[in-house]
Amino acid sequence: MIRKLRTDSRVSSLNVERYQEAADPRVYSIRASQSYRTIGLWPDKGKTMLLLWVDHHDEAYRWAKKKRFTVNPHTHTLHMWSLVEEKETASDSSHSNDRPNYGIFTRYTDRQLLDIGVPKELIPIIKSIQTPQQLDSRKEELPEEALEALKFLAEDEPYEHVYQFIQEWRAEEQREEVADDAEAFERAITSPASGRRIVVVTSDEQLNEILDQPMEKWRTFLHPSQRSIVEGNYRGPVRVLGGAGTGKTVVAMHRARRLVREVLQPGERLLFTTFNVNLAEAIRQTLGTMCTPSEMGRIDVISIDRLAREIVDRRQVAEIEAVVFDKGQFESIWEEALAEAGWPEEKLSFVLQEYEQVIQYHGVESWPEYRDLSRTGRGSPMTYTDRERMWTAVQHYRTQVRDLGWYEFTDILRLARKWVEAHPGEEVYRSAVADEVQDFHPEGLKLIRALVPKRDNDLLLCGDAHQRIYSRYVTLSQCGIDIRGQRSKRLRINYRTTEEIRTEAMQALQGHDWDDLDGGKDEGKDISLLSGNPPERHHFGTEEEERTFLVEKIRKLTEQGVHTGEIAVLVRKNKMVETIKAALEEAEIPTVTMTSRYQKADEGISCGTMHRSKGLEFRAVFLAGVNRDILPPASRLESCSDEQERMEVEKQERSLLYVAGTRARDQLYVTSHGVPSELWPVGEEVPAEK
Ligand SMILES: Nc1ncnc2c1ncn2[C@@H]1O[C@H](COP(=O)(O)OP(=O)(O)OP(=O)(O)O)[C@@H](O)[C@H]1O
Repeated sequence: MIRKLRTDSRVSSLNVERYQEAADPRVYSIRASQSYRTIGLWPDKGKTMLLLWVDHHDEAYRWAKKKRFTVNPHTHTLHMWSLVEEKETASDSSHSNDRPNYGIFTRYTDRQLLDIGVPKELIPIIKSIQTPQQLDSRKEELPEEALEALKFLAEDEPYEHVYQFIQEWRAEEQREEVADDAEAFERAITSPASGRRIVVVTSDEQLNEILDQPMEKWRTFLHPSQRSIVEGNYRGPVRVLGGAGTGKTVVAMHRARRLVREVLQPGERLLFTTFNVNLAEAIRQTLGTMCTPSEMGRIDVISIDRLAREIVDRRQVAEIEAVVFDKGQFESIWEEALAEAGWPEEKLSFVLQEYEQVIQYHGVESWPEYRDLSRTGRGSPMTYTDRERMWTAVQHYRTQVRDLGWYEFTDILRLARKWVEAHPGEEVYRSAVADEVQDFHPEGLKLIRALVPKRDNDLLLCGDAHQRIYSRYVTLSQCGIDIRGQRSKRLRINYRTTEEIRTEAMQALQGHDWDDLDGGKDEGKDISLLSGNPPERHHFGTEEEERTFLVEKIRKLTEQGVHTGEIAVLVRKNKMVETIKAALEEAEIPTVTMTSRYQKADEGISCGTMHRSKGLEFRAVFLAGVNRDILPPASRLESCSDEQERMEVEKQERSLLYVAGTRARDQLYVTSHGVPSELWPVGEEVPAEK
């Protein structure tokens, strides 16, 4: 149909005709098949027809009838909205008070509302809205741009911030006067901001390329705030912050493709790195659908630890017998080290923390470095003698593990980084894109910096401190990554999770500050335009009752048509994964364990730890075992040496719940037994069905 239309819109089989009953006289109907109609918008004298909707005959006409299309003179974008009666909102008696009709947007002037994209005709309705819920009930009637801005205002975001957010990506748009409706329309649909939902097809090749793409690509039109990051040219590193589901990975992938297409010179390569192996694999697969094989051939998609290991092996930097994941394996060596330093065994937890969070964090390799290092921010102060003892212990430990050929990942990152620094030009990328940066070790970031020489469009780093689930604070500037002014970006629209889930997951984070990965604060708020059911909270007396509920609920979901591959059960501890899997399998519900090699499959309930859920998404998510002694784990709290450490543990566990909860697209269930954890907001408890 599109091809025919592009050739000749008068072809009789298409039956292109004005839809007389439409509120907008420029609305046309086009015959897509016997029973399907396409709705198009075509201004008089216009060169371009905009195809808007395809549906069954009657539904298509119903959809089109009340729709209005205007070019907002202030934002220069094409807006689609519906004019509906004012009465429903204005007369909502449940919110009547002494000041009838005092709405949440009354304090803004008409001009301010126009400037954020509200159509003139809708201003009275907007001003009569009294609650965020009423705004939600109007969302189908508003242009998306205006809805986003109003949702931020409804969250008490200052007007200037909201305006600024819109303005940032609007700056490049044309603002000259236009001759007529057709010209205004033509400009609006080709304006960068319209690119979030309109593709202007100008050649058959382009059309073929679009039609060849998988369906999910049709759903991802970059938001202008995302697109401006993808297409921007920067004189140095760019940092992209954004809460869960705001499209950081999407932006990172589009940026990688654009750099390969437009910035890399022949022979140059791009590094795309992320936190772990399964995330890297998922990104490689998606990028593979976006890029040609030859473009993919120029991108190395690899987790940061694996990258370091490959460099160390390829360059024969060290003989590695084993990489040690479980710090418990080192415990006996540390006990000997403590004895060597003349410290009692009770000091073990402190020494381990000091090693991890001070010595390894700062890459300390000699006594003078350690002696002179500032420990600001670490809870317990240390005397000079304590430092000497600590260093004695460290030396013992390091000698022992080196003799065995054992390395921690941090050591491997450092070895790789030092080799790259010592051999300039031998391991080089033109650019690097990194995702999940909040959990990178500083040594990983220094390695990236060492691999990519400083120049324009060199680094793009995406991350979110709210989602930091390993105790690694990063300050990009301390890793040689210098972010300035316009090169710091924040995404604010959540595309994954409903507003109900997002809000509740955010409550799990309350009471803590969140950093911007560079020593400052991240105070940005997000919104979601999606709405749905609130998360359900179910509490049980015993673990068995909780499991029975999970099995029954999952069975019901699958009976309602939710594919098993779209459901995940996430827990805090590995042990619980096994018991839940066993219960599901006993009920003949297929499962998949989320191991380090896990990739989302079509079949099988994904069962795994909350840590493994990083970066993933599912239609329905169960957070199980959200009990007081599990979140935070009693053992973690007990091993803390001071109050500050306890606070840090709690903060991390809250982040873990935030990460796990925001994996849910449509529905989230939070279950517990015994005593429920206080970290997840109480919400409304739903009694278990008998
Ligand atoms: N402009 C867009 N239009 C439609 N969908 C989008 C858009 N941007 C992102 N998405 C979708 O939103 C979801 C979340 O995106 P993505 O994984 O990139 O977010 P994220 O910020 O990396 O999330 P997290 O930090 O939680 O891992 C994905 O399903 C993605 O396809």
